[in-house]
Amino acid sequence: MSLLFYKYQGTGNDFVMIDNRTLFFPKEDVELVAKLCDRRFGIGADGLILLENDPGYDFKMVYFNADGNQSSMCGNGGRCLVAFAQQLGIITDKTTFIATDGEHHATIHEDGNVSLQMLDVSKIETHKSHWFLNTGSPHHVEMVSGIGAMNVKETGASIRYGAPYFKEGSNVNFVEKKDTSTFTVRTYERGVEDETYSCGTGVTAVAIAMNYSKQTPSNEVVLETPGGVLKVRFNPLDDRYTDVWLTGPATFVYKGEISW
Ligand SMILES: N[C@H](CCC[C@H](N)C(=O)O)C(=O)O
Repeated sequence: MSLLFYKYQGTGNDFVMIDNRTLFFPKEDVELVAKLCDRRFGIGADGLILLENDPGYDFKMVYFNADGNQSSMCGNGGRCLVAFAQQLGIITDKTTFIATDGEHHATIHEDGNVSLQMLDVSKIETHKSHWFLNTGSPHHVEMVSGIGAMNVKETGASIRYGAPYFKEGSNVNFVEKKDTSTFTVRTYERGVEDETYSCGTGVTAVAIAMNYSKQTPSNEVVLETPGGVLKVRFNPLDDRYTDVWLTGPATFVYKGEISW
């Protein structure tokens, strides 16, 4: 069997994108998805995304982590999928699509950046050393100092597999304040089981947690990640965060064919 794929990356979070409007792709084949995402035996990516038709939307997003399993919402992947849909001629510069966490609006700007509307957030857990919230995927957010010297894979894995997350797990975001509205973020991603260069739902969770805990008064937050800069803006209404938008680049890398 062979298939055509497109490789995209959003601030270094990279994805295999497949036009699955004919529903040819074997979604249950966990091993195949993991192989396609393998950085030595396959194409290599943090995740794989299928673009499918949906009667009520411009398209539907189906997301798989690099471990081959379908997973929760991917913010960077959602932004890349919008750019992919434009490349396929399905949309122009605005769209509404459906994903596992519901409906998303998005805009492609003149400069190529993509803004993706994320879930509203109303439940934010405050713990002694961290916050926990769900922005379409579950996120543990912890402030640290000396973020540059951290072993994110080791420290992140111990939190991700430890109490209270265990097998279900959580993504783990370490954050250090740079200035009033700028934070440095490094993320250990569930399902990739490694540090990724950025995480869209992760930086969204960080931005909201920093505002919620009064680390920033701003409702427009800049997140500096190893893969580049992302921006998150929101409207805090009482303790609910609405009108949440994640903005950043979504870059086409190459188109290829792979057989197995
Ligand atoms: N690994 C995440 C999904 C992808 C999230 C990340 N790539 C993003 O940009 O939001 C999870 O299983 O919860």
